[in-house]
Amino acid sequence: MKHFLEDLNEAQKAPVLHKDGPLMVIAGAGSGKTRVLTYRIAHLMEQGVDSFNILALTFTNKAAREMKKRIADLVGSSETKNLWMGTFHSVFARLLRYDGDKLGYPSNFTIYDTQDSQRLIASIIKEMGLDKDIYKYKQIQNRISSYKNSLITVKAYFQNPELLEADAMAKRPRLGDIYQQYVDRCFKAGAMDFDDLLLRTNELLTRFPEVLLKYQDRFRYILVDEYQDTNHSQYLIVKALSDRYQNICVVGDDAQSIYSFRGANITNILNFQRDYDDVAVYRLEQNYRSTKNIVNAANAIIAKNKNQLEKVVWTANDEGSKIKLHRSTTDAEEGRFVASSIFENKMQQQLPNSHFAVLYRTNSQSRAIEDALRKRDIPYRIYGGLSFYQRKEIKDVLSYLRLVINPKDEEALKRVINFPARGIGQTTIDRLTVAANHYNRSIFEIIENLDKLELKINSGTKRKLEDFVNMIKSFQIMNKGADAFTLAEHVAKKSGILLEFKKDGTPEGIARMENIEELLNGIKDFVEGQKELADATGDLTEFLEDVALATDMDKDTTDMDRVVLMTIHSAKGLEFPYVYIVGMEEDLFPSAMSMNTRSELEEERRLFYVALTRAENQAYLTYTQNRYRWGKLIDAEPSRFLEEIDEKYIDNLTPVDNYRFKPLINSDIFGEVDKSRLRQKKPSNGTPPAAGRPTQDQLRKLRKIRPNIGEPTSGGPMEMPDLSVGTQVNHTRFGKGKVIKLEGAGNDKKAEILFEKGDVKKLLLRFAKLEVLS
Ligand SMILES: Nc1ncnc2c1ncn2[C@@H]1O[C@H](COP(=O)(O)OP(=O)(O)OP(=O)(O)O)[C@@H](O)[C@H]1O
Ligand SMILES: [Mg+2]
Repeated sequence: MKHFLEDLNEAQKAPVLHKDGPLMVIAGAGSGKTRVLTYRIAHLMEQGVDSFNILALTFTNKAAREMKKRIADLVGSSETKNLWMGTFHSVFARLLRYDGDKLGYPSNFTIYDTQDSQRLIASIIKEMGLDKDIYKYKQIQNRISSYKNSLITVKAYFQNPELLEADAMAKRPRLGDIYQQYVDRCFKAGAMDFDDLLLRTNELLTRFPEVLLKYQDRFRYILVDEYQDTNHSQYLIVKALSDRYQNICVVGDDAQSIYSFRGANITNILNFQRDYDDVAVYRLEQNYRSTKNIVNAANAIIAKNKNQLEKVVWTANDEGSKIKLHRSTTDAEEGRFVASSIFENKMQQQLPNSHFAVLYRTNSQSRAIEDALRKRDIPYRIYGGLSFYQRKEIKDVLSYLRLVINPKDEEALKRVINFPARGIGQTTIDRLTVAANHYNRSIFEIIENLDKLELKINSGTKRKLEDFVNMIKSFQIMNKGADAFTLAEHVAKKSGILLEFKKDGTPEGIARMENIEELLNGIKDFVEGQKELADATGDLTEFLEDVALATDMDKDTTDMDRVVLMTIHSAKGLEFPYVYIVGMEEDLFPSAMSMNTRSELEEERRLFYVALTRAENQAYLTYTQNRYRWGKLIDAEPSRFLEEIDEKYIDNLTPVDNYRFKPLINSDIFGEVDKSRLRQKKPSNGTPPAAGRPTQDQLRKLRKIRPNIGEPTSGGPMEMPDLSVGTQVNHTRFGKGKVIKLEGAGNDKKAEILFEKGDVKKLLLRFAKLEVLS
């Protein structure tokens, strides 16, 4: 049998065989960085390093699981159980369960998700009597999160004149007080938010040298994938832990740094050589993932960025077909194109669904794609958006479970104290909150001691509160003997939640019940799975932690053959034979929010590089001329990124006679990106369309300069039907109907139509496929 090192090329072998001391692998997409990391761990173990001494930090927990499996295959042992592997958050949550008590946290601390944090902040803003239009809870949560990731504690905040002034200027002088309250309340509730998992780890390692020493000694070998996207807090943890043995291996690609909006700091990778002594730097150049066409096009795109490390990427793979470019008129049509293209490729090549991925810039773009896939009966799985565990009914059940583990958990308690309704009103809850703040106790403790306190709560309500507390306590007793599944099933029934949705009887209620069933199945699965692990018991604490830290990627179940829909951000590190990148339009991709500075635009370009390099065999780029955004149909122009790809890599699927692929702007001429200039730029052929009839494209561009210019109706995508109120029409998809209202004029003319099937739709006549019947 050949040795596993033979699976690697020479350049990859070097970092795998590298002895002790810091090393860094910098290389482009698909060159085997993750593979090197995996094989290095296998090699270390083969050399006799105790798996107990290895820590690997990955982008998703799923990636960690797959890596573990691969390593077990390579070294043929069950030793991988002792490897600490996972995302920063899950690894350090685990560490804090062991040692967080030194900071005053219980070992069963709750993990607040973003929704919990936001609810708590909203509640604090209300309690402080602040204007919620100025103090927007989501924004405030964002700010607090970024402070924490930069290790700016409340104290540091109040000592920083610049921050104080900035928030005062933004008319939010009380931000620091909210921050203070928020931190206190989380602490009192025995809860950590996501950012705390890193912040508190840092605090622990800084304040308690003996703890630091313990973990330095344990994690003698530390490996980090996707190092380019670590934030300051993560950087410091890695730095501290690796300081003693300096056996730190990081792999990454500066060209794929795409999380700066969440505080990721590209300088961490750029400065690695400065931070450690005698860093060995390895480069990989051969891409094993994609065709020549894709590799070359991606190289050309990223070359437009000024700020980057020099890199070579080539491939010995086939030339492959060109990147296919498709233009449509509306986003719905874009969706239909993607669905039928997937369908055709599947049929022609006999491929499973899972070979196809649709990537987009923002979650809201998925809807049109989903609609089209459903119509074609193509199964898909969507990542992102509201995750399963954030659905109302699921969070309700989970909140009961959280209370069982940690009755101080304020957010969980507020969620379910009166759900299902048991006659405990908001006023009562407000009073309890005030009392809890006053006595510096949790609401649960206040209820336990109602008799001793003089609160304005009548005896009927008091009894209800006590019943609630007693119910939770009965669950706690049960939890001592039962596994997570048995308990969760009992809780779903006894709390009345299942009955509540059953009584509801609407399709929604039924769907919610089914979701709860799904949750229970998931818990059962989890319990079975955990039983196989040496150091796990399958109890409730473990399950809740798993849920709180599950990234979208982690929720794959066995039923895998589905087309994958996700944002480009979450596609990092993955690969698919066919990739569709949709919505290649200005203001969408690059995003309108990220075009103010060169560095923002460069990050968007890196995102495009990440997207394209996910494709193994075939990439599609699609864009539309009109798109619904913020409830309005807007004109869209092709993304500047399209013109940055040399035409020789592109196969334009849109018929040539109505499409001229001309650059709107020439980014070489534009040193700095200036949106106002982009908007006013004349069509690139320079001459106004005086001679002959202007093309659609020219007209669209001109309209942007002089919004009032008319457009000949005959040139539009579709003849506009002549309608008045009462006209009977037939629509290709919705069937027969009657016009009930008309509005707008010219290109914006819309008709509201009542269809025989019962629904009313507002259609833009320029595009509506209508046949006039009477
Ligand atoms: N030496 C090799 N022989 C065969 N296949 C390889 C080799 N090296 C890498 N591969 C394959 O190439 C693909 C890309 O590898 P990998 O995911 O490790 O790259 P990466 O550098 O981590 O990419 P990304 O930057 O996108 O994270 C994988 O399918 C991997 O199995
Ligand atoms: Mg990788």
